[in-house]
Amino acid sequence: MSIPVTVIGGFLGSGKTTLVNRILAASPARTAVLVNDFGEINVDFDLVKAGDDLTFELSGGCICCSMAEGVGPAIKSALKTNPETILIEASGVGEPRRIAEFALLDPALRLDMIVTLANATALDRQIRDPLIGDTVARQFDGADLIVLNHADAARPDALTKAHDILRRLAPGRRVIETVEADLPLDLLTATSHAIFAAGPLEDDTDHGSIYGRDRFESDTPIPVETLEAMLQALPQSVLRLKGWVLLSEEPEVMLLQYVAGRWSLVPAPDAPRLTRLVSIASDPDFTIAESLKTQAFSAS
Ligand SMILES: Nc1nc2c(ncn2[C@@H]2O[C@H](COP(=O)(O)OP(=O)(O)OP(=O)(O)O)[C@@H](O)[C@H]2O)c(=O)[nH]1
Repeated sequence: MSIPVTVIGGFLGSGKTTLVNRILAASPARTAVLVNDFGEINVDFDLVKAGDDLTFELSGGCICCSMAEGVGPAIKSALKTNPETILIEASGVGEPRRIAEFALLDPALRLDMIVTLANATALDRQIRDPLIGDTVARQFDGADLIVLNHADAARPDALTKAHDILRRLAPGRRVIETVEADLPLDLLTATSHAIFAAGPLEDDTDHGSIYGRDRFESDTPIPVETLEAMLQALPQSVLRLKGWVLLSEEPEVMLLQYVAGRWSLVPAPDAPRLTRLVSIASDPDFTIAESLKTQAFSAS
């Protein structure tokens, strides 16, 4: 019997991991999860709440661009664990339909659905951005369901605009507004697939050359004021920053999530006493170390 595969895509920070964890929490099925993070440190591997033996990592690249190398072997490894279903979290700069094609080609698999999330607070800006606009737009190609997430943080006019954009990019497709990707999970089964009506795929893009990726690891504690000053001063080119921060004060280790100008810090008592951060920016010269150093100097 073929194993159903759900592909979850959406731009950086749109809420893919949040949705994966929601599905895992609600579903009794034995679910293997393939996570493709953008950085050398696969933060999502630790944040996805499937057992470690059911989580498969596709780190350091973009699975939409290196299909043959990345996805195939990961799916093979996942199948060895006898899952009842497979969830694939695409990279935030990936095209979910490229991944879904694996499920269409492999007789062991059956495509259940492509779900693409959008960040209602940022979609308009992202689509108009000359560097990332095309990538964001292509993520809706072939999506069976579009989840307009971060609805709590979006102004009413931003929500209206986001719906207009989605109507234009994905006419006729179902769009559901959510907060923290909270949606009725029975929506996650498609009877027909938009991917069959999508146009031809464009040539692979080398996302590595469009985006600047950085990682930062250190065991030197960071004063919370330095961290907050750094976050406040981050340029708009920083699309995503996430990972763990070792602070000088209690609680010592915090999980940092920075998405399009907003951030959260949550105590992470079980994480190692280290700072481990990854970032992705449209400015290839952005570095986390430099950004922290600038704030540390201005504080002293
Ligand atoms: N305010 C608000 N925050 C949200 C919502 N959904 C997710 N978040 C937060 O946004 C951050 C990013 O969410 P993730 O689920 O990690 O997003 P992602 O798409 O997996 O991110 P990448 O894998 O880095 O592309 C986290 O701090 C989430 O808790 C939402 O609807 N509203």
